[in-house]
Amino acid sequence: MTLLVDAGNTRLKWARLSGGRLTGHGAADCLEAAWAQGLEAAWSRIPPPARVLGVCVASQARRGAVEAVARRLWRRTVEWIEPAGQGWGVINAYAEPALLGADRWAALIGARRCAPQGACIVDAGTAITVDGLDAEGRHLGGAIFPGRELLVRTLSQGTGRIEMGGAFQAAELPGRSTEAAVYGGARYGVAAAARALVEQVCPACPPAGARLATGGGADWLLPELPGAWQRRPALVLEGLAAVAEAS
Ligand SMILES: Nc1ncnc2c1ncn2[C@@H]1O[C@H](COP(=O)(O)OP(=O)(O)O)[C@@H](O)[C@H]1O
Ligand SMILES: CC(C)(COP(=O)(O)O)[C@@H](O)C(=O)NCCC(=O)O
Ligand SMILES: [K+]
Repeated sequence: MTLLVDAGNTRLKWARLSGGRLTGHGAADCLEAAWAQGLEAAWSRIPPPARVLGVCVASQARRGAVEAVARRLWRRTVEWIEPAGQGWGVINAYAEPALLGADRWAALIGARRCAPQGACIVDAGTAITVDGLDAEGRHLGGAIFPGRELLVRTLSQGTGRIEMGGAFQAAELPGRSTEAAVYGGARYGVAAAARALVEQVCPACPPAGARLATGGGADWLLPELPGAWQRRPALVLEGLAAVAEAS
């Protein structure tokens, strides 16, 4: 069994790969202080994997904490996948391929496998990313925009008079309090921005291409986007599964 890990900036997701199937999906909220202890407790209940394969776009400290858990529990080294110029049927659009987010790279590999006709991919995570992929596996490039929660944190940290804490709240506009104005602004602003990104990137994708949506924010974002989207909650892990099976 191979343990696949997607370490994002908000949550760490994992699943077990055996016999070509993904099972035992789990997630840890890395914004919580004791997330690493929680991860160790969750991972201590799964059978020891032969390999641990992952992508990480979070800090070096978080990457190190994941490595420490795998080492302590199973004496395993985590194999972190980094984007290359090309691989697993995908050609990276970046002039400096290593600078593409490793989670975006894995999602493109996952999309290549489930949508050989090409795809437009939305990942609604900490950031919202939109990427295009053509029928030859060429990555067409993409867009990056702050997600809802990140936008609220940014407003809170970058201003003197806005203090926001706690979970994101649904709010209507016009808002009659700072909280309502900020939550409503983030909700409608991010939705409008995501629509604009999709409208820019999708026309560059093959007309018959799939529209694939992933990320923890997909449930709220999808109804805001034009067109019919296929939910692939584990698209990054699907890409990692393709890598694991081929190496
Ligand atoms: N239980 C949860 N904990 C944290 N975020 C959640 C949860 N459920 C949904 N979300 C949403 O998912 C987003 C994180 O999605 P995810 O794809 O895991 O991001 P990342 O890969 O950047 O860590 C959050 O910004 C939030 O909108
Ligand atoms: C764009 C991202 C911040 C998305 O991260 P996430 O929301 O999944 O935590 C991440 O893929 C990243 O740091 N990318 C590097 C920059 C780039 O892709 O060009
Ligand atoms: K992500």
